[in-house]
Amino acid sequence: MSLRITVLGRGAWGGTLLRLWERQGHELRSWSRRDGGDPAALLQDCDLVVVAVSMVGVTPLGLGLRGHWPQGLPLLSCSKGIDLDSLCTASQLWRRHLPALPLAVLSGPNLAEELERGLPAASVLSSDDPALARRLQEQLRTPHLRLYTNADPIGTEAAGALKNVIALAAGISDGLGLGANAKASLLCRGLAEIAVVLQALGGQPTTLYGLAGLGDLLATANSSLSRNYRFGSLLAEGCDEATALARIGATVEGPRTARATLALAVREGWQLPICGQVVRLLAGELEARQAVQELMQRDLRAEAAA
Ligand SMILES: NC(=O)C1=CN([C@@H]2O[C@H](COP(=O)(O)OP(=O)(O)OC[C@H]3O[C@@H](n4cnc5c(N)ncnc54)[C@H](OP(=O)(O)O)[C@@H]3O)[C@@H](O)[C@H]2O)C=CC1
Ligand SMILES: O=C(CO)COP(=O)(O)O
Repeated sequence: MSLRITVLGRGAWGGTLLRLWERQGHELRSWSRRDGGDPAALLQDCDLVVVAVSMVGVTPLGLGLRGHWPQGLPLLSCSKGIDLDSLCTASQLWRRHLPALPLAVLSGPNLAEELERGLPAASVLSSDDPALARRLQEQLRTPHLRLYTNADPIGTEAAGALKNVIALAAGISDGLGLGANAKASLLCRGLAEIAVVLQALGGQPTTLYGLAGLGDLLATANSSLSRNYRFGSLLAEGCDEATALARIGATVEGPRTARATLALAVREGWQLPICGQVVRLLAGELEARQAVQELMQRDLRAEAAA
């Protein structure tokens, strides 16, 4: 069945999804900030709104759409991160602006450039409403994008947000030439930190080892197509945050998510050593090699602890 889909945010990810679903015979309309104009005008006569703006764009968009949302129109949120002002995920922000919204989240190992080239990938459609997740799974799958469902949007978002911080750290590790042992250790300990956040926010442990968790971590931490990974390699070369961001010239969610997660960790009493070192490195408090050395010299502990 052909859907009338409105995509809000036509960056790398929104643009790729738009072309993917257009090729499937769906009817697509889109808005991006650079277009100007009023995105609320695109909410009428449509079956689904897909939001693919970066995290900083969610609140302004939510404020603009409040009061204009047609009852029952579902929103599919594709933004990955934790907002630095509110310390919320994208779906938590959408719920604040539009409380009665039918809401789903799309997340998984989905580097836009690979999908653009027609390479196969899988992803998770997550919603508290299982019927909505199943319906979108059926309607939005493509021959190259296989969709699974889960009923854990907060866990799915926590995993998708935190993998960017660990992928950034993986870029630092590879940039410093620390080798395969260090990288594997970093990813395992990073996964333990993602687990702390995911479980504290009420997510399910199975999500951690699924596509949105381990799956996206592996893709992002091992590919130079990832902006977060490349950002980390630039930090390892000695670039500061502003220079690295300017060199990449596109959204890099890891730095703001690292700061937001650390703020949550301080508030909630979580131990997140890798995330903490990333934030200190971003603040220019230490150099990359020193950050690694300090992680290696932490007090010894059981593997089950973060
Ligand atoms: N690229 C990828 O492979 C994937 C990305 N994602 C996630 O999707 C989100 C978008 O990433 P991506 O498309 O790659 O990034 P891009 O940098 O390519 O595009 C960012 C998008 O966000 C919009 N935007 C930024 N700030 C605002 C704002 N204040 N108000 C409204 N819109 C804003 C931009 O609008 P404009 O350019 O018109 O100004 C643009 O549409 C991120 O959260 C990312 O983690 C998820 C899966 C895969
Ligand atoms: O989320 C992504 C792939 O799943 C995109 O990662 P980057 O934002 O690091 O490019």
